[in-house]
Amino acid sequence: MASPKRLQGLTAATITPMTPDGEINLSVIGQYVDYLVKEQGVKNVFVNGTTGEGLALSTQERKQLAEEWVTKGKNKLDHVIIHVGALSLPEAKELAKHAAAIGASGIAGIAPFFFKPTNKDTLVAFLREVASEAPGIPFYYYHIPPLTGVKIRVEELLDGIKEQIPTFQGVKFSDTDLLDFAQCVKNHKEQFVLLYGVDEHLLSALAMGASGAVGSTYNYLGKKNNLMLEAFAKKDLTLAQQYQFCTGEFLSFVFKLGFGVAQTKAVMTFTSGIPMGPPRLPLLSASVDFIEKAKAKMASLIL
Ligand SMILES: CC(=O)N[C@H](C=O)[C@@H](O)[C@H](O)[C@H](O)CO
Ligand SMILES: CC(=O)C(=O)O
Repeated sequence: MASPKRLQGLTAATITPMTPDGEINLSVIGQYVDYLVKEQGVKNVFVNGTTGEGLALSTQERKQLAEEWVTKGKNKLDHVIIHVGALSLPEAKELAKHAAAIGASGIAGIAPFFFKPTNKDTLVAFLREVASEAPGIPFYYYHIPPLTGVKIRVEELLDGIKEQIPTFQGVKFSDTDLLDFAQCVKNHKEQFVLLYGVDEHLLSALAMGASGAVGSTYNYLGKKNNLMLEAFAKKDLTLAQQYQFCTGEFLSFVFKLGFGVAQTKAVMTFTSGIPMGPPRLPLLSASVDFIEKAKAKMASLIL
């Protein structure tokens, strides 16, 4: 799946489908790929990340999911990025090696978040060991300080990183510090891809020069977000705002009800018709009340 094309546009952070009794459900991934491509116009995926409950899966499950996405995505998807981050360095390295061996188009990693790196050098040292297990494919840093608690600024991290990690290719930036994001764009736009990860703020990040976006909502709001990207590319800011406001209307509504990975699974199930199943503990399934309200809100969106 090694793809010569630079990653751009939308990337769906994939959900991990599960059976009602909580096992990973590989049997619907082929259908999932077709849905993303045909119904949402999304041809890149980010597997086993936050939305995919990657850190709640066993290493074996993560490998099986990675294989299934690469296999089913063949000749259909442009990029299959596998998130290999873990708390244990050997585990992250094993997953990185595996992703490269099965033909993934790239790997990504978060900072370990139990024992945390306290400065840039230790974070780079950790990431370098992971990336070096997959020397033939791009490595992306997954910056998500609200969940990892690792707040090392990306602007600082990127300075000189290519010398330390030759496969370094970009960042998935899931934070609202647009100053940090803008500095990354200013200093590295030619060299790295800067992918924004807070879907409800994407238009602001496009204004700062984002190369693309990775997020959970592109699973079911990919089409509208693609139209926003198109409007932005044509410099039609008014139309681009309308799309951001439209998807924001939905997200603002569900945030008030309580929204996370479990609810994302429910929304994707009713939007795509593909059963995503329950989340894994400690997450709990979305309530029937949530599903009914979210469904009605989704159906009411105009545009
Ligand atoms: C914390 C989290 O899951 N962030 C996702 C990606 O990083 C986003 O795609 C959000 O799910 C999305 O922006 C909705 O808040
Ligand atoms: C949103 C995202 O990229 C993730 O779920 O990892």
